[in-house]
Amino acid sequence: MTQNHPVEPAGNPTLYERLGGIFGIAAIMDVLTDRLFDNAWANRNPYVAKMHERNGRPGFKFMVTAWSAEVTGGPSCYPGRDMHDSHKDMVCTEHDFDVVALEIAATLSFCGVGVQEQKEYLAIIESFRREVIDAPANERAREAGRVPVG
Ligand code: HEM
Repeated sequence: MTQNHPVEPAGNPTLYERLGGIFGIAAIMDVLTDRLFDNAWANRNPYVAKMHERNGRPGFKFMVTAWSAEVTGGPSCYPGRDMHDSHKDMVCTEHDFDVVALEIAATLSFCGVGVQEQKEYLAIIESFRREVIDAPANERAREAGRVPVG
């Protein structure tokens, strides 16, 4: 799943290693999951709120930890669906994506992740924007007034 996304130059420590491996990444995802599940704007999307309620925090923490390990150059351990399939029923708007990206940025800073590592991780997140957002759904949501003005 990482083939079309940034890879580390040979010989340098991977982003996975620089984030503290599985324990470092799990600690970040622990904080991030709680922030996302409690984020009022994220939960204003009814599909998101429903998934949160149905699947719960522990499983989501595991999934985002494994996904992050894999895309940052760690072990191939992510058992979930790709980013298009796992979000296609979420009717995810550009604004939904921005809300999540902002929480990720704030969490990396809150957890004391290095500035270079923050940039690299956020670039990976940004590279998935088109897979996560459903363009027609985004348009419908805009028409229905479910997207903030500005
Ligand atoms: C690049 C950005 C994102 C990444 C890396 C990401 C990552 C993931 C992963 C790994 C899963 C688990 C997939 C599976 O179960 O097969 C997931 C599910 C989910 N994502 Fe995302 N996601 C992103 C953006 C978003 C956005 C913008 C939203 C909407 C606000 C969102 C809402 C959700 C929800 C609600 C679930 C299901 C959670 C649950 O099972 O309770 N995600 N995401």
